Amino acid sequence: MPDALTPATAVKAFTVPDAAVEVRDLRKTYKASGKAPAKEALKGISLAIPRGSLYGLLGPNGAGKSTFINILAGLVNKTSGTARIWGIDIDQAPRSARAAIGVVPQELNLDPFFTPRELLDLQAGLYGVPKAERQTERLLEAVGLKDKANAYARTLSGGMRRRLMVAKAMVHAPPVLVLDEPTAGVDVELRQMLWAHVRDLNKAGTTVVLTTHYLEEAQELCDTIAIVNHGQVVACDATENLLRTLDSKELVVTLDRDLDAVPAALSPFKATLPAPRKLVVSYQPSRAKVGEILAAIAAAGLGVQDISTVESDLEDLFLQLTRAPRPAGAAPDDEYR
Ligand SMILES: Nc1ncnc2c1ncn2[C@@H]1O[C@H](COP(=O)(O)OP(=O)(O)OP(=O)(O)O)[C@@H](O)[C@H]1O
Repeated sequence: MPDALTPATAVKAFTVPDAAVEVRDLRKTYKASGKAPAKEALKGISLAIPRGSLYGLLGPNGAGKSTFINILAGLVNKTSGTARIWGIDIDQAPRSARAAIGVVPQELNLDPFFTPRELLDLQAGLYGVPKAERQTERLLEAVGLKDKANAYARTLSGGMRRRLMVAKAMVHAPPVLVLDEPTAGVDVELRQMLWAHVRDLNKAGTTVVLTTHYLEEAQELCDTIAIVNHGQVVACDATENLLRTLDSKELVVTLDRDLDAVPAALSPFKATLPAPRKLVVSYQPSRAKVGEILAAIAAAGLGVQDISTVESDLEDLFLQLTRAPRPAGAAPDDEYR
């Protein structure tokens, strides 16, 4: 069957898959060129990105995230392995697979002399979306650019440009949207706006995959997270499960008097005294109960003035997983952030 590019039919033709994206043993080795040796950027990645999820791809600089995305987008040829987007094999039906995915690249590469309306129309034309099926006005509205529809792209702010890029990636109504570092270099207020927009897209049924260096972003936004390091998946689970695996909490207690040492009654726990009246007890919620710690404090004859707990966050897990020694053969340019 010829792989004709008609996005709507291409996507509708397939029954709805459980996995929006499924890759098996995906490998990519960039060939040596000049003095640069060959680089094995992906070393057998297998992932199933559930349909409807908001999926985070996290990893330090050089981990292989862009390579992974670019293979899905049809911009980089894989060395081996299989990849299916919305159930469509990228080797068997590359154009249909591409029609099922929209990619928002990191760089804001917009033609400065086109208006948002023109850019969206042009993009729809490139994807072969018939005029009657184009959603230009709805998309402009969705990304809050209706009143800028006829302004030159060069006059748009950075945030507006990024939103326009999202609209551009959505012109062919792909069920899967990939955002490469959507909030890199974006201020806090705008980041919140973009997050809200991504959440809305996801609620409306789009499977969203995003790469980010902001762990906070992944933790806030994503229901599932895969952590990639040195071209391999080192962790992949529902965000709350990943956080649970940390199983580490701190109890911060303000005492009613000064101490000069951690009381002996607390010896079964890992306790420190960062200030004379401040006791910090680290514990594993699955093993120790806060009540036991408080009982030990009372047994030491101490009164409690205030109490709070601090939970480990994704940052701890990320550092734990990516700080492992560099595997043999890894290039020294794979720096950690
Ligand atoms: N075209 C290329 N030719 C040779 N090596 C490449 C090429 N593109 C990427 N690499 C190498 O492959 C590895 C993975 O790069 P990739 O860009 O996929 O990582 P990344 O996780 O996206 O990093 P970043 O967070 O910096 O975008 C790196 O060591 C990189 O230097």
